[in-house]
Amino acid sequence: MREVIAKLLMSCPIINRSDLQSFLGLASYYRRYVQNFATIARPLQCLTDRGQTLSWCHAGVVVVSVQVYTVSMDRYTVLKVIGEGSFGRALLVQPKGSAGHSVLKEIRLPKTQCGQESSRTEALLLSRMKHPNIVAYRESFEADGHLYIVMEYCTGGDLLQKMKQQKNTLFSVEVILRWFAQMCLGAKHIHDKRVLHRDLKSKNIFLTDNGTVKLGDFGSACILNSSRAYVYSYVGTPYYMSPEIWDSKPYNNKSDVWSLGCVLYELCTLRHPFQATSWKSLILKVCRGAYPPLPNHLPYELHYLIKQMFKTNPRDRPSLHTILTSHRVSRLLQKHLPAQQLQREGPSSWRKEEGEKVAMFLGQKSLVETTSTLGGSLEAPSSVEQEWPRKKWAEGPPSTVMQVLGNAHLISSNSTASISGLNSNSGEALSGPQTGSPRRQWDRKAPEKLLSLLDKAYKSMAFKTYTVHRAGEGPLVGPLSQAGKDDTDGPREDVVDESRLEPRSDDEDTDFEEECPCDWVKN
Ligand SMILES: Nc1ncnc2c1ncn2[C@@H]1O[C@H](COP(=O)(O)OP(=O)(O)OP(=O)(O)O)[C@@H](O)[C@H]1O
Repeated sequence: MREVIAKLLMSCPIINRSDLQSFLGLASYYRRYVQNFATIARPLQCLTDRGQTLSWCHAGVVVVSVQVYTVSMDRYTVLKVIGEGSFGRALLVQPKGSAGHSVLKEIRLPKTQCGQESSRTEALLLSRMKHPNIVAYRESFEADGHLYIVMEYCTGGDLLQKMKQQKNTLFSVEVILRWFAQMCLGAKHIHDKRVLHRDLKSKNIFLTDNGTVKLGDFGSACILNSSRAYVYSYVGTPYYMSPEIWDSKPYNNKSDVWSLGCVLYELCTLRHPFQATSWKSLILKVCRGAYPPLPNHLPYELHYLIKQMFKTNPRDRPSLHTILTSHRVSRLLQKHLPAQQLQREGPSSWRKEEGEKVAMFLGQKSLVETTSTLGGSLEAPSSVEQEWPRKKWAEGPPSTVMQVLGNAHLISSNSTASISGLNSNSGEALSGPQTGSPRRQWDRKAPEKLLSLLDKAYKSMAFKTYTVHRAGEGPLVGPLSQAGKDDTDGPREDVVDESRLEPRSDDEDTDFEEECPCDWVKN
């Protein structure tokens, strides 16, 4: 009989919480036949990868071993509320009987199963990210209709706060490079796991007391092979959104690169790269990649990098892998990485051939790691090309939003750019203007596509993730703006020698990237 029970228990696949509950029910029922059955002290809350091990033994041999974690809020002392987001609250807590502090995110679970699953994704993804430059996951549990995610507390606060504290004193180049290098490492780790963060911004990047930079807030992140994530989801913060998102095109790791470009620009200038007097103007600027130049004192490599990160065609943007290993800025970045991370990421004396070798090595290693550490839907396919063929981007500037904007009288601004209009009956975009043709009369109907995009953005403004402050008809200003002081439309007078930014073709990065297994596109 014991053998039968042991076999029965062993054959139970434990995939999720309800499987575990069935398993435990079964095990409890047959417990008299099984030795050393450890009873569960508290109601089962959640399974995690750290926790109490329950073992079922037979003839002194462990037959079945499962890890069960039983946690609840009473394991923590709440010290204070750090902030409130759209999801719920972030609390500073102290685990009882321990000296350290943690952040506990309390997320209201939606009523629908689908909504709940999507809330749980944040915990799941964070738990899979183990990297010095990503906020460390501790555990998660559910109680009273809430999901609780416990994570590392970053005592230095977020980068946005840090930038505000600077007043008008710019960060030194050293600091910018040190922080940015770490951001790239963290984001590259995320991409290697085939996950997109989708809400990289200075408010979601944290500092520890020893100056380590950590990416956090995976509330908008998605797994690349989740089919629904790409077609209809427009997430992020408008100031950091890439042209392809505004242009309703599929987006990928390069959209995160754009957002990181915005953060880098902010670090360099303490200003947002794209500011405008209206939605229309903001989107046009983003879609044209038009930003005020960086201050002259910054190294040429940073000018060049920003220019590349703000390429409107994602194909032309370097991947994080490229930025870290074979871009012109790589050597500077590597010089500013902490010693132990430098060892992990590659040699400090950079040469193109070495960069390529390192890139290949890192790429292969990433795939191995991904395959071996992740299970289920996070598992990477053995061949990237086979599973997700590279999507070809059309040449030229993004069109959809530009076309629709031509009709965007409702979202008026003093910008005169009009590229195309809408078919008054169908609402579909027409082809672009003919050269020399008289000024077109645009349909006065609202541009449905854009307005539906903006409608989402407006709704999302209720969410803190969409941090666009739009006071009446005033300019669109972000959290770094100072009332009345920002030049929202025109470039500043700082001029950098533009010719220096074009000495070599971008193909160098792009070609290199073709070989890189972490560059992928998904519809
Ligand atoms: N791990 C952390 N360490 C230190 N502070 C944190 C940490 N996580 C969040 N915070 C702080 O807690 C506050 C709430 O953050 P959270 O990301 O939970 O919501 P939010 O970003 O304000 O809102 P939303 O997610 O809706 O955009 C913010 O001020 C943030 O700086």
